[in-house]
Amino acid sequence: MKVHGKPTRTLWLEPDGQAVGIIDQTRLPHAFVTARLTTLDEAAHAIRAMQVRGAPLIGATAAYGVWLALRADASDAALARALAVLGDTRPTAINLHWALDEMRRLLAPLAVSERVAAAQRRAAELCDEDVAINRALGGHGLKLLEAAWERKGKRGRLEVLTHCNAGWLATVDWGTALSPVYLAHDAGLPVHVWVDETRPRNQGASLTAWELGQHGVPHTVIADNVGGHLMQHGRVDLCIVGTDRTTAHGDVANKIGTYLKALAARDNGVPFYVALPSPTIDWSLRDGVKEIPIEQRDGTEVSDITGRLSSGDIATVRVTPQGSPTANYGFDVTPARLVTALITERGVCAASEEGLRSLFPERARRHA
Ligand SMILES: CSC[C@H]1O[C@H](OP(=O)(O)O)[C@H](O)[C@@H]1O
Repeated sequence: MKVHGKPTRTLWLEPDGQAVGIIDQTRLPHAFVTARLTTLDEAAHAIRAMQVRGAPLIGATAAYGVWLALRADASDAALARALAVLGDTRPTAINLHWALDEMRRLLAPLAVSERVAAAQRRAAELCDEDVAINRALGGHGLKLLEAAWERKGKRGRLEVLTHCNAGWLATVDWGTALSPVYLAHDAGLPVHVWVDETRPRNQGASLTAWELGQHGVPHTVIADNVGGHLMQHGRVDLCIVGTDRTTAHGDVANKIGTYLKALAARDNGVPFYVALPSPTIDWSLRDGVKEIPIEQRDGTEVSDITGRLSSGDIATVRVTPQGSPTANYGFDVTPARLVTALITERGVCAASEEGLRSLFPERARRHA
């Protein structure tokens, strides 16, 4: 998408070919800062510290992280270490593990001398594939937004609620949940987005709000607990969220709080859509609540909050009593029964084994 009018991706191969450039998302929205990753450990840190985050972007960064590792040492042992270090960064987003499997399958059989060039090429391909998937997904999601606008009699605004950040900052470009929103806005549909702040990391308040603002999309940042009230009062026409891992039966792991939003949507008859690029489908799992690993992050993300002082300085302050324990679950699982439909790059389907098989028969067969 564009930043200050300039087309920009969330990560790129630096012109000197010696590093991977990223947007440091921990600095947004108060500063737009880029960083250069030159080693395996810098790539792993960027994922773990959430300088880059979002399932597709994590996968892309990991793929380039393998390249960075092999540049230093392309041996079997170095490849194995790179896959282990990167695979250990974050547990929930399946794209990380899918991308690393892709790199392992490609690189392990190659001669050591061929691995560095092959790794860089495949990482670049994965980035371009992500962009194409998200743009296609956006086109299918746009039809749902247009249908909702028709159902509303084209009066007022199309009110969309989203949770966390599944915009272009969560991917290489376009985003998943926000891809249809950008296309709708650009097509002149008067869309407005209710942006869940998304405690505790505030990806909505700091990232979704920033990127929607950059694109000129009307939006309002709300506390996470406001969504149900808005739905009760007819202020939400549909919800659309991203996912970090969706099972073969359509159970959806996403940022903590998504499940509660889906419950409120069901109780109020509000359609609840999940934008699902196919690399985020975990075909090996059936029961998401039981089987999807849920990341638990450092408690200081709950006890502390970072923002900008009136002086313009950035500061971190404590919001909980010293000594009060915290729990910081990063994700939850929305059962398929609460999902109205899945929006993929191949079309829209029911959140079910049959629905996913209808769009991805070759993938379903491979994992039958
Ligand atoms: C399109 S994936 C976006 C997904 O990733 C976010 O998690 P995190 O910011 O912790 O990487 C969140 O679950 C978003 O829905």
